[in-house]
Amino acid sequence: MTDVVVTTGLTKRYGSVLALDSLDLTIPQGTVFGVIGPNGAGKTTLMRLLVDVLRPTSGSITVLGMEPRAGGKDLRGRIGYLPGEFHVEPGLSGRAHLKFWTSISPGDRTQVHRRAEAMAERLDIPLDRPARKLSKGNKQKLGLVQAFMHRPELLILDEPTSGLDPLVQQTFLELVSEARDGGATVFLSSHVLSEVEQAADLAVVLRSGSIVREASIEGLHTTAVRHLRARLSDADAATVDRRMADVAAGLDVSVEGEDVLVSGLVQGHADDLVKALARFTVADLVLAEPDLEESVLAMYSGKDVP
Ligand SMILES: Nc1ncnc2c1ncn2[C@@H]1O[C@H](COP(=O)(O)OP(=O)(O)OP(=O)(O)O)[C@@H](O)[C@H]1O
Repeated sequence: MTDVVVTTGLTKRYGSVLALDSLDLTIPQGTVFGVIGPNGAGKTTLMRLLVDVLRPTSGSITVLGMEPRAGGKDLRGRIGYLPGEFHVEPGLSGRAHLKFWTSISPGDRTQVHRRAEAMAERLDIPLDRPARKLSKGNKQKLGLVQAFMHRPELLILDEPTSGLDPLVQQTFLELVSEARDGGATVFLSSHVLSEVEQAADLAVVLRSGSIVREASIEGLHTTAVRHLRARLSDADAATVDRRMADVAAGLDVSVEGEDVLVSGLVQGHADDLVKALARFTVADLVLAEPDLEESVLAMYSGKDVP
């Protein structure tokens, strides 16, 4: 499988602000690749560098086998880019926007235009209103049409579902799947974890310009945290405390009536934990589904989950 995006030691400074810190990133062809990160993590900067809106301070970038600064119009035509702040011309209608984007599209323009109109209908965009009268969501939908309409090989989508209602978000997920099924690679950013979780095959977590985690969505689940709550009978708290400390740090052990309660957050596979608990009589056990949100929040903040 070829890689559609490769960055090596990619660094971007804005004066004294280090927005990206020597980033090594590889996006394989045909994947939906998500970047998750809090505000200011460097997601927008990364995307702008890939489409040559910004130039790196140091390091290298290859997009579809070319350097963005050398790729010019040809490379731009192979990419669909939805910027975080999508600009529309206030006085132009949606229909006029579609016409204009078609006129600068590569490929068969009749087909591109037909696809754009079909997408606008599917997304229910009022095409005859001037853009200044469109809601934020409808402007964002126009942005999606603009990114997808020429069937690019690579889609770079910065916070694509911002302002979209849940129904349209669902349509967006379908569009992403269809693009991938057609062979495209999709790179999307979000600070909403569930969105990346639903759309992406692979994801990186970005914090302060560095990748703190790179994994398949499934992999993120494996290392995600779970809430443990166990009630042990015929046990003595000091022994439980000692035994549990071998398998998970930071658990809370307390006495309630005749029983010992063990509770707290645990990370990773459950096997060691369950075997440690099984040394006692387990009256009750709750090991809640991995909570990816909490896991990723811990990564954002730089705190380790016990
Ligand atoms: N033009 C600029 N001049 C100075 N600093 C900037 C500029 N653009 C971004 N930054 C800084 O670079 C860092 C990364 O910003 P960036 O917009 O890439 O993050 P982000 O992950 O996209 O955040 P958000 O989710 O808020 O859009 C932040 O500290 C930001 O303040």
